[in-house]
Amino acid sequence: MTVIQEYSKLPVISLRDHKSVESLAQQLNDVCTTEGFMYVKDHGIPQELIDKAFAIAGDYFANAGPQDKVELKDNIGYTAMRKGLRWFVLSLDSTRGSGDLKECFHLANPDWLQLHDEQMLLPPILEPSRSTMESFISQINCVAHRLLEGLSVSLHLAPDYLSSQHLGERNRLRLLHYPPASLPLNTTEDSKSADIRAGAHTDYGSITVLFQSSVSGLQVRRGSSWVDVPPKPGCLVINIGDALEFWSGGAFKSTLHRVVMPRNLSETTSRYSIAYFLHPDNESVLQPLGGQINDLVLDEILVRKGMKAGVRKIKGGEYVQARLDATYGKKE
Ligand SMILES: O=C(O)CCC(=O)C(=O)O
Ligand SMILES: [Fe+2]
Repeated sequence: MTVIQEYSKLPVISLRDHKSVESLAQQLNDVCTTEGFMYVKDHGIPQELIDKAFAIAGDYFANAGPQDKVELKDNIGYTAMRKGLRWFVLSLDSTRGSGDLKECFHLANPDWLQLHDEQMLLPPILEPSRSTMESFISQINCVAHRLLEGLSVSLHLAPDYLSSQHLGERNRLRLLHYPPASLPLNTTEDSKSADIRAGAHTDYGSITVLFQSSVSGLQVRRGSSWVDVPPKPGCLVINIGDALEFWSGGAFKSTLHRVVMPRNLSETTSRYSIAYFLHPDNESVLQPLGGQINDLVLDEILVRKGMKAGVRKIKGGEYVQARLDATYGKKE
């Protein structure tokens, strides 16, 4: 039986404490080779901007009309809850996201689009919030690139190595809404762990930057336990994704996480979160870096993620697509 820890012992990294990239690299290395998940404080993104982004997301999910709830292009736009699939999918494989009790809206990365003289596509309801969302994403990019510098150095690479492979064409900002849910009638351990707002999964990209509003529910896997990661004032949650796990030769861990159903009255309201997925660029080349490559470890990771054993070099775009195909089934 799995044990649920009621408190979080996730490491907290301050971006202000580090006077040199080497000292940041050391701390990131300690966390990413073990937990793969951390809180980050003193990140420099103004709380006022974060609050505005949550207000925009709240307004979107409350008031979007049919013209706003559309898929625009390349996974940008609205994804509805798939109620009909829920029990079917859960009973098969809880690592598949399509049965989750959540709805999402994905935005592109304006920094990348500006480099190519393009504008972010938005539905009518989000158009008045364009400049706020653009500056929010740009600020997240700054934090993400600071972390990439530290991660590059911790892999004994030049500080800009990873940044130069993450100009951000595939990055997505995901606004998430988990609708209100009642407390389960049957609160046995089994039903609690099966009944999820977001099924256990790992993220596909390099790093994920997560903002949580006030409602808890996020948990990360540690051994055979689930550890709560409640919202912490002033902190972001950062985790390593599958692409960087592969790229680091398995040194950095892409850890399972999930969002559980309400366990107390305060968790029964809508839950909002915002995740920014930093993906390797399409043409970047993922080739296990760092110390010695352990073929057994790498193949075990690849197979566990639904990919072919033996892959040692793959383009960023192909990697992310292969993970999507392994999770949601290949599109014919
Ligand atoms: O909503 C959360 O706190 C986590 C969301 C998440 O893990 C994801 O969208 O990949
Ligand atoms: Fe995730």
